Amino acid sequence: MPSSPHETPSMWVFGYGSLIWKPGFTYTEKIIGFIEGYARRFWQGSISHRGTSEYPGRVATLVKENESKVWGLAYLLVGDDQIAEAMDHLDLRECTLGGYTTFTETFYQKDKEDTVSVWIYSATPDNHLYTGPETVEQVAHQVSKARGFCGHNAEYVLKIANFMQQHLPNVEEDDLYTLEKLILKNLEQMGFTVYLKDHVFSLIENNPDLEYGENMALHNGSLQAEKTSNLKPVPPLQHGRKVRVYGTPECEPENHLFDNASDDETCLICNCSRMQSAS
Ligand SMILES: N[C@@H](CCC(=O)N[C@@H](CS)C(=O)NCC(=O)O)C(=O)O
Repeated sequence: MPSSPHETPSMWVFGYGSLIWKPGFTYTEKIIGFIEGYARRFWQGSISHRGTSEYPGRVATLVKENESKVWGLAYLLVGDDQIAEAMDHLDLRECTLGGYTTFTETFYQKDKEDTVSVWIYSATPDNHLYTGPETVEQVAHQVSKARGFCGHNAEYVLKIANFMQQHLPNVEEDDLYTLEKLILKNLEQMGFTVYLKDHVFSLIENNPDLEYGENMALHNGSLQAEKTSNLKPVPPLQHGRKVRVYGTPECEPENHLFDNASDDETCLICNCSRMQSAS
């Protein structure tokens, strides 16, 4: 419904994958809730953000499932500028690079009667990166080894699971939590331990010969060195344990997308700053 000339335009965008922890645009408000009639599945290949064309990763999409709900965040955009900034960012990140298309659905706010209409980016089966139904074992195998210029694919899945555990501990989502456990088990068998706390994700190789001098943790696209000289051998992974691991690679310089028309120094894809990526 176009807003009348003197009414400030506004809209809501639904985040159920990386948009949960990395919206990449400014917004006025965010609320927790769900959409009905869909399930979250990691059946969208990623050859940019979390994988390569040689070894595609897996990112979230929505599949029709009548009795299911997908929980996430709805972001409120108010005013032409905020809407335009978000749409420009998402059109590039989600559609051009990610293969997603858009539609709207009703969003039900947690513990409220309120509903809003949300703008959704989802991968339909006709896009070339869609993998079609895969078992959680197949997805976990792919995710455990894939990485792209936004980092390791495991970070992508584990941060969604982390959001659900933190904010919606009573919501069951078997597919997601089974996938999380399989990824953690695979990484442990591959000789890695996982660290995920306050959005800092990294992987450490359990190699006794390695000097744990510098542990590069990837934090929202920028690298922060963490001294790990006091690192102790860690017990086997249990779900939710916080242990230390290596950082995942930062963006490759040639992969950054900066808006040279503006003085914005933030990469349009991964939010790291131009200065950092140049170093
Ligand atoms: N549309 C979903 C998924 C968005 C998503 O994960 N898109 C990928 C692009 S393929 C992305 O931006 N990844 C950034 C990252 O992996 O850090 C959402 O609402 O969160």
